[in-house]
Amino acid sequence: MQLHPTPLPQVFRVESPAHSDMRGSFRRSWCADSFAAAGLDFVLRQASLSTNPHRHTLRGMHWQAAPAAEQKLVRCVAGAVWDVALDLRPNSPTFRHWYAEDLSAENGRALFLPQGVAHGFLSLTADAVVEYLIDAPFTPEAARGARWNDPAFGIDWPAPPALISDRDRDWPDFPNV
Ligand SMILES: Cc1cn([C@H]2C[C@H](O)[C@@H](COP(=O)(O)OP(=O)(O)O[C@H]3O[C@H](C)C(=O)[C@H](O)[C@H]3O)O2)c(=O)[nH]c1=O
Repeated sequence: MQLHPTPLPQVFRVESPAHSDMRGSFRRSWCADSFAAAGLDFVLRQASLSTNPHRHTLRGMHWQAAPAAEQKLVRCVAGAVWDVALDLRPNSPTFRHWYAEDLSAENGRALFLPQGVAHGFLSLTADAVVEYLIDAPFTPEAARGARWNDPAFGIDWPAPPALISDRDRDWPDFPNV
């Protein structure tokens, strides 16, 4: 696996080549050695799948508050999503900046998000499935969110959501600190 820096410190685009033959393909989806070589301390605690039957489903922007903060490796294992990392680390030089990548089953690309970086995605196809590898147990009371169209961030989504939860639609404006 190759970890490539992005404009957001410690957010990495993760590429893993597919080995294809007439049967199909084989592609690494996790490699402790690659992450250790990049200086990342990432110990898997939970893995989850998010299924999204409808195109233009939007989930996010979500993060877990300390001490339940998460690092997560996100990949699309069916269909395609427009995946967004949003830097909410107050001391980061890119505080409130966002970065997006097209993740798809076809390109096998993943995004690594450190603690303090919110995550969200817009599905670009029907039946998009997103896989999460996360280094913390799920703590419901630590769940936090910000609105996808909050002017504090100016996330340039490829399309508005056709489907979004009430909770995600109604997150308050991000504090103007
Ligand atoms: C996140 C999570 C949820 N759940 C349960 C709680 C609810 O009963 C149900 C759906 O949860 P929620 O509506 O929070 O799911 P999403 O809106 O897809 O949330 C996720 O989507 C954004 C984009 C993320 O990056 C996070 O991983 C996560 O916040 O699954 C669990 O049991 N474990 C979990 O780790």
